[in-house]
Amino acid sequence: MKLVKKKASEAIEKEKQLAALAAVSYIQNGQVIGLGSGSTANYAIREIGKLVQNGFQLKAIPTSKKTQLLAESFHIPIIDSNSIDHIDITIDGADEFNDDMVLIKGGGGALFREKIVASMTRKQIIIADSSKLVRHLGLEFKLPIEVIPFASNYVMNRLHILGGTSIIRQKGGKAFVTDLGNWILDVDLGHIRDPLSLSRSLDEIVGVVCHGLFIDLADIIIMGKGETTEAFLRPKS
Ligand SMILES: O=C(CO)[C@H](O)[C@H](O)COP(=O)(O)O
Repeated sequence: MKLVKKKASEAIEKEKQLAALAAVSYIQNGQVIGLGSGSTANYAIREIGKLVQNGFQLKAIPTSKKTQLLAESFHIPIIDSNSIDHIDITIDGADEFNDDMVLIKGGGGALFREKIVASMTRKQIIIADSSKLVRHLGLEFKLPIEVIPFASNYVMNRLHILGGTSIIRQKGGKAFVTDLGNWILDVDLGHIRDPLSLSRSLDEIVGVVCHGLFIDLADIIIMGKGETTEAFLRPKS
């Protein structure tokens, strides 16, 4: 049983690596790169570190403190997000995505900066293993919502009216605090059938800083599948 589990997790890691490698091949010398957060994005950051070592002149904007530390350990030059007008390519992970390329993000708690970086980005590449592709968004993975701590009870009540059951994410017996000093609610909303309408309702709640539904923000999703990768492209509008 243990051996089977180990093999399954090795296969997942392989898929993450393959997706990361494929995404990094889009990067060109001289570009500004957004660096995602999470274990899949970490594989990409390692590869970007190799590009820098091989002489690529890149500038990077990290989506979390953890990512910044990892990038610095690979000597990837970090710049201030306010020093540029756009990011050429961002490579980031996802917790779930569906056929319409709607994502749930925020499992690592970096969703707000991830959404800002994605919004500044011309080509957003999402990388994932094959377990992240789902038919029904929100059934397996609860929707992360970043909230101002002062408003958390109010927001939970408003989410209850929308049919959601919330828990405050914990770390070490206390509320998990994001890089920006906020809390995360993990919200069970059942199957998210209409992400756009839900997204609008969530954006209207005072105290919600950011929710983990990413709609129309992914240009390419590269999914590792076994020994190969599959790409999903956003239709041109
Ligand atoms: O949204 C995220 C962090 O806020 C991550 O991209 C997401 O949680 C995926 O992480 P992993 O690649 O470790 O599965």
